[in-house]
Amino acid sequence: MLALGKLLELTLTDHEPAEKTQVTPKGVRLRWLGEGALEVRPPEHEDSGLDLLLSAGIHGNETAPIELLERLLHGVANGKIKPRSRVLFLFGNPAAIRKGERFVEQDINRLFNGRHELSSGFEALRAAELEQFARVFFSKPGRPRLHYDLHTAIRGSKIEQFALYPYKEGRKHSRRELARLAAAGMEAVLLQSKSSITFSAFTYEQLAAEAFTLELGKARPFGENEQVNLDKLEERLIQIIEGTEPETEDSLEGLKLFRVAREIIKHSEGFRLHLPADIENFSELSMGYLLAEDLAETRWVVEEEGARIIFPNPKVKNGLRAGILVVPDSGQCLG
Ligand SMILES: O=C(O)CCC(=O)N[C@@H](CCC(=O)O)C(=O)O
Ligand SMILES: [Zn+2]
Repeated sequence: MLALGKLLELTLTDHEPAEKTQVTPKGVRLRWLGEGALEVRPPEHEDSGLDLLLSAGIHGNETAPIELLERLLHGVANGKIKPRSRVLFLFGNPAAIRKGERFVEQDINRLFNGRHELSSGFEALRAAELEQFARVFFSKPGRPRLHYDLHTAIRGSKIEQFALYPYKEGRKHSRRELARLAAAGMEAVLLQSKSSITFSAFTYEQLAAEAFTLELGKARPFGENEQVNLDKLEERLIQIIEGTEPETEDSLEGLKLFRVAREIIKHSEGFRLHLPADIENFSELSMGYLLAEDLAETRWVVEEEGARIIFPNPKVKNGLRAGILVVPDSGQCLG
């Protein structure tokens, strides 16, 4: 196997490879671009025209997706996977991955779309660097752009694997991409209804990629991910990389659709979330339920029929989202 296939090992040991570019016997070019960043380029005559960005480890303790990218990279580097797409592999927050923690100083997934400019510290610098890797990678005109940012969640979930689809004014969510996600094993998609500061929101809003955050199960340390079954996603990603993906029908049969009704924002240290600590994502909340309180008599009361809670977390920094309220969506607005 080509040494650059060991991107995870290089990243975990904070090593810069002596040889930055390597080519497989079949002419696939691997290029190390910087810490945790590797570009894969197929031979020109085999290029399918797709540019695919796969990122994981934006949160350092979310190891199942990191292990998945490592398997894909090994496959490319030992010739078992035969790429026909350009692929950029990114491990998002190497310092946090080395510590096995969600972040070191601050959540990198709240620093995109310009937010890093208002902040300092290495996570802000890393967010700017990740934006730049993505900007350069997605700079070739006329090629479809696809980004999957892979995560696992802090808590258990009534729906194990789901995608979050960013929002941009005037742009429709794609039915075809949703069908592709269903084929990759996603059970639900959550349609965002405003712009955001996450990595997938950046590539969607600013780089015109089809972009998604994928939630793939519960976060666990390296080597303890047997319960996270990524077989369907892995199979689909190999097909996308190799350009052998079967035509997906546009039917969304079996895929649950939700829309973000409201984000719960923590404004102060007085913020109180009235939910059991072990509540699962997608738990239903009844109308009139007092979900949270904050200073100045701010009250978050459930007003939406069929509301469910996702990512409840009262420990976030002030000004950030402490949960998302979602409601079922009919899919009428898909393009
Ligand atoms: O389990 C949790 O509370 C968070 C899991 C996670 O990291 N989710 C992402 C979602 C990103 C998005 O909204 O697209 C995050 O919170 O950054
Ligand atoms: Zn995450």
